Amino acid sequence: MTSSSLTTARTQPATAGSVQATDPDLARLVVRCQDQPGVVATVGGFLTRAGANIESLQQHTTAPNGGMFFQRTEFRLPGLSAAREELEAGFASEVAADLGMEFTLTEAAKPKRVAIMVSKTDHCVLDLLWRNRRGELDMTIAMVISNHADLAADVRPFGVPFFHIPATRETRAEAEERQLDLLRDNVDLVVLARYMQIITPSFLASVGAPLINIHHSFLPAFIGAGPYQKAKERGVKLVGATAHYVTEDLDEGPIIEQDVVRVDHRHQTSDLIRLGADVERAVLSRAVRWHCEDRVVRHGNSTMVF
Ligand SMILES: Nc1nc2c(c(=O)[nH]1)N[C@@H](CN(C=O)c1ccc(C(=O)N[C@@H](CCC(=O)O)C(=O)O)cc1)CN2
Repeated sequence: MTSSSLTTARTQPATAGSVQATDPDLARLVVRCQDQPGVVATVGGFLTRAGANIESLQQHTTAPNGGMFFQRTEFRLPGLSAAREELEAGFASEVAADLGMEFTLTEAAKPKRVAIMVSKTDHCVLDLLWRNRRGELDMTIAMVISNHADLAADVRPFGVPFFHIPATRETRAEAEERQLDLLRDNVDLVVLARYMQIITPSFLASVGAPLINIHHSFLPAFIGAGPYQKAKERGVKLVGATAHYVTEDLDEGPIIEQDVVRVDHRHQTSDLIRLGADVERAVLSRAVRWHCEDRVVRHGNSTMVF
């Protein structure tokens, strides 16, 4: 495995203070292709000829010979918005076509539109709303959708629309249709902030955006409902949380971020829930922030966070 980074070496991606949502000239280019000599030079040369200045670059190759090459580049281009269409078309024809490359080009000044889905538990959704209001998260929260009415009075003071769409195992199909009416072609990301309903394959195929879930255990331990009870019964010494992309396979999607906290025999299940909640909030907000900054790249059933 080989990786390199031209920015300051750090154990985690950029800090919370690096939100750049207002910078109109900053762009992010994420590429993937078969590894081959000259990719870094070719991408860098194209950007330089376009008048861009590369400010940070991280790349990773999955294997020494014949692996996949991944790179995330942040660059500054004066007049980016006006030049964006021509830049993207030029990169596609002059670089991507020759290298068999897939790429995404995004503008830091255009924050992602995010919908949050929640059931009754409030700490994750309120944490995201609070961090977003403070400017810690580079995103626009377009709405909150819940299958219960409990949190309406907590969400609306943030100025975010709250939609109550009852959903149970029995009413899932109808509920998902109503959810999709709100979400389809309207958001860039859906966050399941302790949304306690299983999402159907049909919904995942129709929604047109990735979903991030916060699971309240250190996966792969304790998949499914009631992980803290299961943890207490198992006598664990750590409880944790996992943020992952949502797939048809329950709680088995690509992991974005995880963390843990120590516990012991003196803690009851209620203590595990209380201690775990702080971990859930921190893990979910990091995963959402990194996704919104185009730092998370999926490869198979895992991720790279640049
Ligand atoms: N397709 C997917 N759907 C969901 C995922 C996922 O990874 N893939 N993650 C879950 C979140 N979750 C744990 O983090 C979870 C939520 C709910 C259940 C569950 O068994 N729910 C029951 C209903 C329970 C109730 O009504 O109180 C059900 O949906 O039948 C398991 C895991 C979110 N969805």
